[in-house]
Amino acid sequence: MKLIVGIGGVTNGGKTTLTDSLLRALANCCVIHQDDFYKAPLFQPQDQIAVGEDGFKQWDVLESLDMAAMLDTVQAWLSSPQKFARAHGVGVQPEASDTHILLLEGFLLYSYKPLVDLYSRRYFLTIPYEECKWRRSTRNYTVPDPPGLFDGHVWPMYRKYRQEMEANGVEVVYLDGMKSREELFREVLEDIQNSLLNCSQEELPAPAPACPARPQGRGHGCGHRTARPAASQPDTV
Ligand SMILES: Nc1ncnc2c1ncn2[C@@H]1O[C@H](COP(=O)(O)OP(=O)(O)O)[C@@H](O)[C@H]1O
Ligand SMILES: NC(=O)c1ccc[n+]([C@@H]2O[C@H](COP(=O)(O)O)[C@@H](O)[C@H]2O)c1
Ligand SMILES: [Mg+2]
Repeated sequence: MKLIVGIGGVTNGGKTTLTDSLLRALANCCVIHQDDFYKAPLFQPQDQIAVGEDGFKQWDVLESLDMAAMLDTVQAWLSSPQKFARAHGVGVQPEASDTHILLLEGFLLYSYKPLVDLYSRRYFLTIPYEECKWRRSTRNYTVPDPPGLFDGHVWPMYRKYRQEMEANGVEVVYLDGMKSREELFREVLEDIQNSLLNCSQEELPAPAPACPARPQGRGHGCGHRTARPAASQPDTV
C-alpha cells in the first residue's frame, strides 16, 4: 500500500515543523520538500528567479520551481518505495514492509496539475495575515526578504494560488496553524493512521452480502483517490 500525503499551505504555517514530526513517527516514511526544487543554483541563487510586475523577485510563483523535477522524484518513489527509501537513508521496517508513505511538503503543492491527483490526503495549513507576517519577519531564508516583500509579493501570491485551488475544486483538509505543534501533530498522525486502517480494510476480501454497507465518504487514503472534502476556512486578511 502506498500513500502520498501533502503537507501544504501558507508560508510559516508550520509545514516543515509538522512534517519533521510525522517523519519521525511514521514507519517506512520518506519526504520530498518542494523548496529543494527552486530554480536557483546554490551560489547564484537569484539569477533564474525573474523580477515581476510587482517589482520583486518572484520567489512565490510556481514558475520559480522545477515542478517537472519534483514530479520525477515522486514517480521514482512510486515505482519503488523500497529503493527510494534505501537511497535516502530510510530503513524499511520488515513488519510493516507493505505500507509506504511519502510526505510532500511545500507552499505550492496543489497548484501543479500533474501532481494534484496523486495525493491520498491533502492537508493545508493556514494562519491569519498578522501571525504570518510576524512569523515571516523572524525567519532567515537563504535569500533574505527585501523590505516590502511580504505585502508586495508573498501574501498576494498566497491569496491568488489559494483562490485558484479552491476555484478548481481541489479538496483539502484545512489545518489551523494557530494550534500548538503537539496538537497539530497528534491530529494529523491520527488521521493518517485512520487512512492506513481504512486502506487495509479495503484490501480485505469483500464482506458477505448480509453485512451493512460501509458508509460513503470514508474510503479515502489509498489508490491515490481524492481526499474527503473539508469545510472551507475563512482567511483572515
Ligand atoms: N504550531 C505552531 N505554533 C506556533 N509556532 C509554530 C508552529 N509551528 C511552527 N511554528 C514556528 O513558525 C515558524 C515557521 O515554521 P515552519 O515549520 O518552518 O513553517 P513553514 O514550513 O510552513 O514555513 C518557525 O519559527 C516555527 O518554529
Ligand atoms: N528556499 C529558498 O531558496 C528561498 C529563497 C527565498 C525565499 N524563499 C521563500 O520560501 C517560502 C516557502 O518556504 P516556507 O513555506 O517554508 O516559508 C516562499 O514564501 C519564498 O518566498 C525561499
Ligand atoms: Mg518550510
